[in-house]
Amino acid sequence: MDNLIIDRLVKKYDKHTALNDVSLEITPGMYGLLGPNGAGKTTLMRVLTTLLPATEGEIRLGSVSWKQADDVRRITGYLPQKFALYKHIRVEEVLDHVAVLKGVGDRRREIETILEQVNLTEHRKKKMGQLSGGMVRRVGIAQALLGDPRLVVVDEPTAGLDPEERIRFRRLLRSLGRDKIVLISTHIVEDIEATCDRAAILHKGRLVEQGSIDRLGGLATGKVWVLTVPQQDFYEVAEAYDVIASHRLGDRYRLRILADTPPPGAVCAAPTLEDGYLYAMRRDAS
Ligand SMILES: Nc1ncnc2c1ncn2[C@@H]1O[C@H](COP(=O)(O)OP(=O)(O)OP(=O)(O)O)[C@@H](O)[C@H]1O
Repeated sequence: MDNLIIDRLVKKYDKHTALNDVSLEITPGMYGLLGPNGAGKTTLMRVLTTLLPATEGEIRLGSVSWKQADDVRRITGYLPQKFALYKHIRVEEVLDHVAVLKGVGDRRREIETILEQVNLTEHRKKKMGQLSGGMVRRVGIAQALLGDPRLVVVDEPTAGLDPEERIRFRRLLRSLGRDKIVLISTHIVEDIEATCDRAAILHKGRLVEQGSIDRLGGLATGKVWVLTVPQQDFYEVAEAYDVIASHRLGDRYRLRILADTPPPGAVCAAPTLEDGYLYAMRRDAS
């Protein structure tokens, strides 16, 4: 299986540079794209799905070049951030419609297989307006999978889902990456941690870091501290240090702190992906 090669990609909107010299090699499997609002994630996804042309740079997947948009569309599936459809259309009609647009050969068989895969077979006759948020996202994934794409692009996969739906949708995403490149863009670190093997971090249009989830978490090794303080000391500590999480334990707070040197009384903690992400963002901003 080929890697997706993104080579010195630049995307400008008039004078604003939304993607600035981004180079990435993305291996098959689940790949995360992390970054705060405005980092350029949606822009990158739109360029990858040919909705926007690149200003400079090249993208290739095997013999397919992004200079030939028609070829790219044949091998890509996309679940946009706002996947809204007519409320009166049935699930199977939505899929049939997309299958026609994608030129799928045996539509009936492929739709059946995909409905099974996303666990919607029993809801196939329901109208879109009758579905929960999680089910709508599953229809979104189903339509992205039609035509057996080599690259599937998913923007903000769990936005608007309740916690249970989120967990179920993550499990579904996890099952997709066996024979495809599945690119997931989000600012929710847990989505990436739960679904991806590797990830890249974007900030202000630039690539800040990339690598395995372990490597990205490891960026914060020796920089994460846990400190338990009485309630009344909370604000003082929060002013002096970069507190990235806090949990209340009775009348005390357990604080997670990002710092190069240990705060007095703090214990060093093993970093998570979120710690590595925050560390990389702070480092990039300074
Ligand atoms: N059509 C446009 N015209 C001008 N500037 C734009 C346009 N679309 C996006 N931008 C700008 O480009 C930058 C990147 O936006 P983009 O939507 O790609 O970021 P993002 O990481 O997806 O953020 P979000 O999670 O908020 O969607 C932002 O500064 C944004 O304001």
